[in-house]
Amino acid sequence: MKIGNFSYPLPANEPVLSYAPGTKERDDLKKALKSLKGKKIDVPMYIGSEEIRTDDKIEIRPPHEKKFVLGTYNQGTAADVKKAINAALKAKEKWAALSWGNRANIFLKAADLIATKYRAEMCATTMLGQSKNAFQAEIDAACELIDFLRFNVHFLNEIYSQQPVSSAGIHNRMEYRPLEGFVLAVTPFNFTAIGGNLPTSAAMCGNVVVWKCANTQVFSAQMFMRILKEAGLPDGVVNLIFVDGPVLGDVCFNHPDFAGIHFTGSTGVFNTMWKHIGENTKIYKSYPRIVGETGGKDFVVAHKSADVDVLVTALCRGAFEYQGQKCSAASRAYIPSNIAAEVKKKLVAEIKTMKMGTVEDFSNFINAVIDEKSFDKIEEYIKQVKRDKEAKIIVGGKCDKSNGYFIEPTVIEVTNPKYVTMCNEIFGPVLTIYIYDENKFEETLKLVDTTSPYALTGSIIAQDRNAVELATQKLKNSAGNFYINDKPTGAVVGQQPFGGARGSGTNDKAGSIINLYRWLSARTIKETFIPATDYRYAFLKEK
Ligand SMILES: NC(=O)C1=CN([C@@H]2O[C@H](COP(=O)(O)OP(=O)(O)OC[C@H]3O[C@@H](n4cnc5c(N)ncnc54)[C@H](O)[C@@H]3O)[C@@H](O)[C@H]2O)C=CC1
Ligand SMILES: N[C@@H](CCC(=O)O)C(=O)O
Repeated sequence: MKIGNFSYPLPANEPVLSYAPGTKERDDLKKALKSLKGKKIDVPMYIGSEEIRTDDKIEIRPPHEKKFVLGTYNQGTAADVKKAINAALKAKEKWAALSWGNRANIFLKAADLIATKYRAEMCATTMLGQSKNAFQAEIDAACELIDFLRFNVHFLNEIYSQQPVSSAGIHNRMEYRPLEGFVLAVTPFNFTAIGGNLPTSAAMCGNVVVWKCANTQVFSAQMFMRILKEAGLPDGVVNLIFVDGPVLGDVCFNHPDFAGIHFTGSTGVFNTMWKHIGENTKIYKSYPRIVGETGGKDFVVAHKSADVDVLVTALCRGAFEYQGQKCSAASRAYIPSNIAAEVKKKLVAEIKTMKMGTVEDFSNFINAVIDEKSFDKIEEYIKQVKRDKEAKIIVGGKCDKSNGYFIEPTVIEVTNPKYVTMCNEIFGPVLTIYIYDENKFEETLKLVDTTSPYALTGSIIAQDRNAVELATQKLKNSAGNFYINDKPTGAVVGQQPFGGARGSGTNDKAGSIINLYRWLSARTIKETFIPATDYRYAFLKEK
């Protein structure tokens, strides 16, 4: 029963803790890291009310310390996917009928649990499992995840209050139903917050969800799943499973109750999913919602008026934070000839000061890349540069996987602006720069726009307002998140809604009102108070 219009005002962003020496948060985090390393947990799949363990145990190892075993997780099969769908569908009716106030407060409670009781553990699981330093873990596993939960409650409340007009003698209203069926959330390794947001944004709207996280994000995903349970999420609303991608797709995309996919990951995988779903439209009850945020080849273009220090800092942070494993990472830069020598000198000098190593040593800015497959792929690009004439490495380039998957922050300078590392997403600590004639700014903007199939993020660095204006116009379709005098990473929920078009996805802006509409199916209801009793309109009547 609804007995009031509850209010969920716009929240403030969760403050970012500093982890500076001597702070309590630093102490708590160090303790959590130590304690997690001593535990050796065995992570089950969470299906309905059950914790499922299998004979197929997979070890979880920190990417920066590959000989250390943090624990294991239980790999499932097609039968577990089916079980998860059934558990979701069983929970559906009751969950959809739960009042909005009670639904919303589960997610707000989860946000508060992360902000307080579990902050250190959320960050520590992310640091160890995904090789993030303390700051990168804080802005992801704590702040961004908390923001997603709190802001989405506010946005959904706004949607529910958007109602059609009514005229004399009638009342119109809009019901925002969840989708008919289950939603599949498939999430990437690089952001714990994305792992948390994709299933919960759909669940918040009254949907039931099957969630498959990347196998390299299991360590932090299980932590979030346990927090959701503690916050009161009913069994079966979100079911966390660990299975191979193709096995998952085979069961889910061939199921008549498949209602939508909330995906973040690579463009190739998303394209395969889209094709599979497209071929099956006849078997579904409704057209499934397909939402995907995918790859990027994000640019920084500097104008001849650029402040060199602003540019160098944007490149250092934008390209190398979290080892460049952000879909938003700066990975191609266009530097005007008048400042090129100074930029290169300062960039190389800054990069040489970046320390690389484990996450437990807080003086390390750079940690390891996620796994061996990724390491090998990035190393292959670096080896190719060493063979090619049109590219050279100006700093970095060393790769060493003896203890962990370490790749030095690397800058490649090219003479061909369409060289392979200017076009392909590499997903590692590799930045390619191209020096252009300072008087060919407009031509360079065209180059920026046409070099890659992606359109996720990009920056213009300039002090000249006309240059900013021109870049903003000419690069209108080149990035869904465009930055002026800043790095192209670090979007904050509620402040810079995130997502791109072209090969970068459906641009449904994670953590914004736009995204939530995709998980709702509206029903319009018109009620007429004094209904007509004669089909004849007035114009048919004779005098
Ligand atoms: N645009 C955005 O907001 C973001 C995009 N990304 C993109 O994600 C990629 C890196 O993340 P990864 O985890 O390596 O991506 P990925 O595409 O390899 O994996 C993403 C998820 O899809 C699953 N998967 C893989 N193959 C599958 C299949 N055939 N069927 C069903 N599921 C399958 C994986 O197990 C994982 O859970 C990069 O391309 C990056 O740009 C990452 C974060 C944000
Ligand atoms: N929200 C992130 C990007 C997400 C990602 O890289 O996966 C940022 O702006 O840095």
